[in-house]
Amino acid sequence: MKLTVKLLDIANRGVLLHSTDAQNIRVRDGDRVQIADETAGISVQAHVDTTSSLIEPGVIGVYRPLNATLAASEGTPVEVRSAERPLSLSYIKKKMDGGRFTKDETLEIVKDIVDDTLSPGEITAYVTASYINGLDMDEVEYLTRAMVETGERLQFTRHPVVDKHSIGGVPGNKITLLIVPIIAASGLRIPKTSSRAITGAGGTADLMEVLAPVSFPAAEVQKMTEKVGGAIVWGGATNIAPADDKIITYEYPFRIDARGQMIASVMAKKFAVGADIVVIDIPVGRNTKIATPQEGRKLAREFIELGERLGMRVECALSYGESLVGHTIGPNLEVHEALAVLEGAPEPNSLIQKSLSIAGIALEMAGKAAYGQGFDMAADLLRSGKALEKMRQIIEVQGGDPTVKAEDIVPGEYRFDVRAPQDGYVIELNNSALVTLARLAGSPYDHGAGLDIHAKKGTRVRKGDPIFTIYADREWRLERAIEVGRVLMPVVVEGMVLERIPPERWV
Ligand SMILES: O=P(O)(O)OC[C@H]1O[C@H](OP(=O)(O)O)[C@H](O)[C@@H]1O
Ligand SMILES: Nc1ccnc(=O)[nH]1
Repeated sequence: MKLTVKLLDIANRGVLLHSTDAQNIRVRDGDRVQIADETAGISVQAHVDTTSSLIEPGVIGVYRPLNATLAASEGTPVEVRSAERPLSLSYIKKKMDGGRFTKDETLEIVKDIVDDTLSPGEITAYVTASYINGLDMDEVEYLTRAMVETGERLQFTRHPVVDKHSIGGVPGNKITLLIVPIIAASGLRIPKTSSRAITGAGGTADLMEVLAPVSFPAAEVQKMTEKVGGAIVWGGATNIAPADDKIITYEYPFRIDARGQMIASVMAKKFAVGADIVVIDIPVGRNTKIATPQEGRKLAREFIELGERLGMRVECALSYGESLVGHTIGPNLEVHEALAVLEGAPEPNSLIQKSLSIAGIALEMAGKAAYGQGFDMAADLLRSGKALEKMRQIIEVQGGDPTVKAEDIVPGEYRFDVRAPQDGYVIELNNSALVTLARLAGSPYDHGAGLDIHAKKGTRVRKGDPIFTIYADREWRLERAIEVGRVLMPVVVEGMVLERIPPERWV
């Protein structure tokens, strides 16, 4: 059917059809059409939205991103017909029914994710099917390789290239901001690509963005790493494993991280930057991604095996995930805490110990430190100020202000102290509830939003002592977090009444 192009400033790869035209073409919302500009010899596929009022019959509304390929001007006549479903959909259906993906099917799905052939709903179905039915080791390897093949790779001439990654799931995990400068200060190269928050309230990319831009093309990441030894950038902007960030986009609202996708997401980024030596941090604890050490060891074996298949040396560290790392959650609060440690603060112990242990493993694996000496070497690099100096170079090379100090990074202007309802010990600090509150307060989008936890598990508090402070950049967000916080009760003080349940008739 011939229709006339009307360009619409809508940011997805679709078209808008009048419902009568859609009926004639035999498509419905969510179906696909093939659009051909016969004079220009260009033909593209797009998803269909329909309307009975926003557009005239005979007109096709072409969204801007689609027109980057179609290149039609307003009023151009185009031929529109219904298009076949991509094969990927039948592969996804197979996974919904409990089947296995082959190598070719995986590559096809990943290509369709990267070039936006699959709609958000279809990608969500892919993630959900994999989340429920799982991927075996071969499927994870296919996915990792497909993610790398559909993007760019770094190629360093000097080796070893070191990398680290955390599977996430524990709040306040700002260790990358310490580990990368420590490793780079030792003379090794560490081109670190990170995701934004997935299940948490601030991913490393969200944190680093407080200090410097994090969106760079792959070649630039390589150049910056060659210049100063390290970089901390957002994987989603690099075209390194570009499918990864698109998948994460659809995991974020559900706060899930499908196991197969998680392993591939981490390892594709390591493989694509050309890492030889990789340390993976696996936080273990209730309300994290991995509940028990047994599960953690199994996951560690999977990471190590995948590393062997891809030619990378991988070691894993199971870390304590029952309680947040350090005292803060949310971009500015976490960056402040990490910078303060680089500047010489002796606390928080959990942050310093964890960062030095993981940096130490990497230094030993790379042969910079003898076995058992890595921790001390990392501690020297931190205490001597060399790691701070290196962090300043990294900030500068990424375009940030290298003179920035911890005290410059302040939390949001709206705050509320949550106080102990009675004397006692803090016996529960629920990770998941803390993340919910930090997100409600605006984190990670509002950089000033988040939580500062004053009394971690085991701390003795007196009635009225502040247990944690909620910060927000916007007042209504603070109010929402306070309201939900009253119900969620992320912190329990020994002896507290958890819930009052009246008889039905009084409710
Ligand atoms: O939001 P959740 O799922 O907790 O964790 C996601 C975070 O974990 C990883 O951290 P890193 O890059 O190794 O520092 C990711 O890159 C991301 O920043
Ligand atoms: N799924 C993921 C978990 C942690 N980090 C990532 O980059 N990806």
